[in-house]
Amino acid sequence: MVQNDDVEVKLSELKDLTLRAVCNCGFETDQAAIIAEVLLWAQVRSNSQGVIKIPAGAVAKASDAGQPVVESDSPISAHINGHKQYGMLMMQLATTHAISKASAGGIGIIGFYNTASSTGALGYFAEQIANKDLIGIVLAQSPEAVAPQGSTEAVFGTNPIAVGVPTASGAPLIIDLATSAVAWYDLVEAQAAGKPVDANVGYNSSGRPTTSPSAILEGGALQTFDRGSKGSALSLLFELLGGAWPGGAVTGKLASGNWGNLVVAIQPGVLGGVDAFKQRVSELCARVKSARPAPGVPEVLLPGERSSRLAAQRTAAGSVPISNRLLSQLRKAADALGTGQVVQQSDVQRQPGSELSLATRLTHPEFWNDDPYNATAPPMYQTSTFRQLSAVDCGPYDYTRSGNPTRTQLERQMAEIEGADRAFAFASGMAALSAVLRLCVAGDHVVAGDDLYGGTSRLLEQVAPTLGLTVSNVDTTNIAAVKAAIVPGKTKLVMLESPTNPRMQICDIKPLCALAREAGATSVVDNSILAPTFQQPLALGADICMTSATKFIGGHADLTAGILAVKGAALAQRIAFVQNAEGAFLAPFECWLALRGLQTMALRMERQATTAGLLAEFLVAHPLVRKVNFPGLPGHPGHDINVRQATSGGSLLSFETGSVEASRIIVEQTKLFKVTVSFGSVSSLISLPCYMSHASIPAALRASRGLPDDLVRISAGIEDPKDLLADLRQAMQKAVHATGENGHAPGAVGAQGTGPAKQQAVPSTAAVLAPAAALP
Ligand SMILES: N[C@@H](CCSC[C@H](N)C(=O)O)C(=O)O
Repeated sequence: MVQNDDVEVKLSELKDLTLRAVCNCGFETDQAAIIAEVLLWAQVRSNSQGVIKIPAGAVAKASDAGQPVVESDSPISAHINGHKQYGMLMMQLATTHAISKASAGGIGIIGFYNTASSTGALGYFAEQIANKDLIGIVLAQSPEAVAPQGSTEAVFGTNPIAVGVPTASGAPLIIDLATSAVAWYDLVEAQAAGKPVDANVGYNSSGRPTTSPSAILEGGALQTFDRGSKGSALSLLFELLGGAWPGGAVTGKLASGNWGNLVVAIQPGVLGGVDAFKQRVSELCARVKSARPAPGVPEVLLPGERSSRLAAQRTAAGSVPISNRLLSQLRKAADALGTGQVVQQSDVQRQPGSELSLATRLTHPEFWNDDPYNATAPPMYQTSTFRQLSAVDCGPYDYTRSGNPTRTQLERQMAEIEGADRAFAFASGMAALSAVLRLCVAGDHVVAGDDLYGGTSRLLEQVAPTLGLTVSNVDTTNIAAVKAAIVPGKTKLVMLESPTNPRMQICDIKPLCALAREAGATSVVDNSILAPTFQQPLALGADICMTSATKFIGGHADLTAGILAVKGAALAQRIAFVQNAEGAFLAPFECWLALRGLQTMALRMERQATTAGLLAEFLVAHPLVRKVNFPGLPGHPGHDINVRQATSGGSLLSFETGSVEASRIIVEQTKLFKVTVSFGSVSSLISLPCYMSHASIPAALRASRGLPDDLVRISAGIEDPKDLLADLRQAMQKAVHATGENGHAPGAVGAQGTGPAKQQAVPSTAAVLAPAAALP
């Protein structure tokens, strides 16, 4: 039936668009032909496994896909490691094998595992088997989506099963169903169309019934088709046969990327004659069709009959209805202008690394956007509550602490740019890190750096112990030191910064996160200094990336916010719980500011990084400067690692003069550099960390960690660099006049470095000014 938004499109055009769009997803033409056929088989039947999978990002070649390997083979079976090959291609391979084994030996059982992508409409494969006069049974495991009876938490996949049976009357009988109340892509379609689903279909993330597809998709759960014990039992059975048997993961399916699939083909002749069986099937079907219809029912239909009639009609007419929105997304995807994702939730595969660069994606965010007016800027939902659909159905949102559409937009965009499964917006960077600390329980141990932001240090020194946690601070530039600090079974969190704040040391993120993973600890990287523009810790193996959005994301010193980008559905669910339960979420207006800031982030950061390079070169050459900490300088000890894991040294730098007095004069005498904490603003900033951002670390601890009181930190802004250089030069000149070139009053003794040697460690001199008392 043609719905309001539907348009008729010629089948030939749809085929062409689908094929081109699938090719643009990274597949060879012959592979794309198979995938397009599977999608179109579903599309002409109005089956939800159709072309919507393209803009939803479920048609994607995994970057780590290898060749499938038959690990064991017998005349009647084959067990295949899919090596992350695309699901529909694997399913076709298994179907072909199953047919040939069953044709030769009566039965073919093909199981494959280690794939994590869509297998498409299973009926398509069951039909192929049945068309060869064989009985086909096809099962596919999928990530956690359906709650077992008595629970509201997703455990089972939607567990589709298709059975194809040959008949004497021509077309085979195809039974294709899922054990969930509705198929996953019915939810995706409903969400894209802004429509509710029926009541009793699913739960939101708090376990409350909802008719909102978004609420179910985002951390909620579907019910089984019967909402009862039989559906739950069948889900378990199909999960065991289709997933566990061929070697798929049974828990943590989404995170593991290992889903199992099963294809069985059986010659009916093994239990008597094929023709006699087909005859009996046709007789039974005829009997079903002739059963007395219930009042108001014009015709008793066999399973699959409605959809195969639709397919026949549409094929004869040469056209098919499709929603206007989906058609335009498909056209974009076919023209490789971007995939216009309908949704970006963890269970749907995203396009890996869209062809568009980050700067372009930031300016053209693919907002999840049901805005009826096509607003160019994201609408802001400045509301604390949402009217409920009914007293027992809160819909996608009920209370802004639990969720708000403006926050959803920000969190989705952050997840997309960080390559995360989900992202969460908090009221500040510290609120975000506190939520991470909540992943630990009393008795757990945390490993963190020994040069880290003052607020983080305070959290670990003064808050973590009240939660019963112990903390080891080690030099995270030293992999062996981190390894030695990890206590297997006890260390649950490894917290890194790279560059570190404020000494700009570089940690080798990849091996450090691997160490954490081996020890069963969660790794979190504070990426505030480079932000996703220059560094993406999740791609380096981190479990969580924290970015203080107060800095480069906001970019204008008018926003306080923190983002957690998280890998893995289970971890994301724990963070989602803490965000809601403890309430340190980011308010709508702040989310809106972050969304605005993101659009110009890449441009600002590129300019700021260039300027920081010029400032660093100037400082290295200045006689008053003893050491410059800037990873963009080739002489920086972590330069090579930074080049490997990031695309820039960023725009934050620090330097030592050896004299607190000289440093203070520099800071206070600049005119264009604002004396403030924080960084990443359009305006250049200058500070004395030991008296400002890091004053909460006790002086003795700072000294033991090698954080000198004379350290000056600069955040380069977007001003004309020549004005900034002139301003810094005049301020430094004043410091020279007041203290002499060695940073001390004439006659005082002080060491000086020159050139690249200044990028090496030099011990700090005693403070001339008394450091500020540590803030509580
Ligand atoms: N008084 C504040 C200091 C905030 S410092 C902010 C920023 N992360 C930076 O590094 O400059 C406090 O005590 O937290």
